Amino acid sequence: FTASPHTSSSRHINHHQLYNNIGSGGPSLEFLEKMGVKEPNDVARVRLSIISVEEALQMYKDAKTAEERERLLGPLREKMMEAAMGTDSNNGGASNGSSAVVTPPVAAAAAPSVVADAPKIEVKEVAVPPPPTTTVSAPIVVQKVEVKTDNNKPAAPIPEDIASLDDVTLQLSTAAMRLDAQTVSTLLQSNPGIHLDEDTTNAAFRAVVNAVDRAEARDQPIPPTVPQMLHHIFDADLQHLLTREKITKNVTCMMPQTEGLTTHGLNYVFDDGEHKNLPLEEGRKCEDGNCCDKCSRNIFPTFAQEDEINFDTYPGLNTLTFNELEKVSAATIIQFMRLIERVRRTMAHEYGLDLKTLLPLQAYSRKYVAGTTQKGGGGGEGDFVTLHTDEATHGGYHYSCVIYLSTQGEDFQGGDFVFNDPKDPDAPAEDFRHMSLEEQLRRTGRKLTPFHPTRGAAVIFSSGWENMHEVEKITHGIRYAVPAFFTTCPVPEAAYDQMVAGKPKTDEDIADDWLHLLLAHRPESPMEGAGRVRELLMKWHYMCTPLSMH
Ligand SMILES: O=C(O)CCC(=O)C(=O)O
Ligand SMILES: [Fe+2]
Repeated sequence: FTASPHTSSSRHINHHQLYNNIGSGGPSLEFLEKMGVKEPNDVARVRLSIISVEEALQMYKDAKTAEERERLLGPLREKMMEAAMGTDSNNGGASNGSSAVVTPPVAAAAAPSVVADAPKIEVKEVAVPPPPTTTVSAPIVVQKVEVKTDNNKPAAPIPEDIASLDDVTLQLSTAAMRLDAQTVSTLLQSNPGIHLDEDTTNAAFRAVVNAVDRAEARDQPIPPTVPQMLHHIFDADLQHLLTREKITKNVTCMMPQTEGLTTHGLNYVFDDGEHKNLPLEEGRKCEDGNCCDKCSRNIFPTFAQEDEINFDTYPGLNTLTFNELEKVSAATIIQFMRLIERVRRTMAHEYGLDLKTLLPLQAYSRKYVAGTTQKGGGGGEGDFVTLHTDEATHGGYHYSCVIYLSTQGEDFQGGDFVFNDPKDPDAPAEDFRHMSLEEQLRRTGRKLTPFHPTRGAAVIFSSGWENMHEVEKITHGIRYAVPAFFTTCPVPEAAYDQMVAGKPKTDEDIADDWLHLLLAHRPESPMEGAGRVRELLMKWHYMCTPLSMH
């Protein structure tokens, strides 16, 4: 980007790799014929790539019943995706006849260094609506459509072939699959309440990443459509999460006894062994914050889908810290933001908080390695985390989350996340005698509730003394997790006044914050980095929501 001359090309990820999990497999026509399938039905035909996107679209439009349309929608999307990715077997693959060499559209959108290396594919010219960045095909005929947007700006026209689809939902998914960010954004802005299913949301997300990569390749600012689309994606993400499994346990909020603090002094903060003996009383401490008086533990077995935390698609997701973003791809950074924003919205929903009152104070990827000792404080490697309370670690931590990027039993052994509570006096005694003395001390008088981490799962809980927890020793392998801590302490207004650019006032300002605080890839000193991260966290809500919510 203009503000940040690239000093390294390593951030430019190979977009073939980035998107290589997308597209459809499915049996070939020959295979079906061998299996005795003479006349594949319409759905199979669309899926099988034996027809062009146009034909598939026509078939969808011609469908007589809603059910038929419904059945055709999935394969049609795949087909469009193939076309957009340049993997459509009608376009690519071995062909004879007149052919043109084009760079696959997605790679063309990446930085020049990547384009130069990108493998060229032979493409037979067929009548297929061009994916957005292909250079050879006929231009899309543009039809002027009057669309009102939120902020009364003239909306960009919608290409005719998409506008001709009678169903806005289909228009949207079509545009998203084609990575046509402009049309996606226009449709979203003009249909604010539209439901985005998971496939369309993910396609829209890829369109966002593509738009950011293109802006960078062209040294242009990030277009305001990028955050606008992200805001819709964040809304949709929460709606999708709310339909998935959640295991909740409500617990009584606890805080250190005011009396107890003097007898125990501040020792409990520093003496890990004493932590569980700290006298507590009911209620929330939440100093200077606006916590609610509900405390709980929530487990989301599928907080993120597998392909959202794929380290090939999002290189560096498992080692990301906001302080070192220079060499991290835009895809990874935005995906990380997306996950943390999903946590923030989930917490606001769970605890009935006004979204603007909840901000992240810390979020980073943490690596645990069997057989290592933690270096330094906080996020250094190590093979366990001692019993602690997040709010005792930092008074500003009011709500906590851990997203897991590794699976116990596959990627590592041991490493349970354990809630550690006083034992119920009526519970039967347990026999710990076969355990080490250390383990006996740990368990005596306590009730342990372990969670076995799996990729994509998350635990979300109030950060107070009701939720003391620890991470058991990782005995083998590497365990990646993303802890994130949120505060309800308001940011002093003066802090914004001191920023070079204060609170964003326009959609362009929001896009500029995304660029300068996250995506600029400029080299910076640790001091500069720390300042940027502070500003990022303070402006989080303003970046992740539309102006109407500020
Ligand atoms: O990695 C985990 O499971 C928990 C980490 C944790 O408790 C923390 O970072 O405060
Ligand atoms: Fe913790």
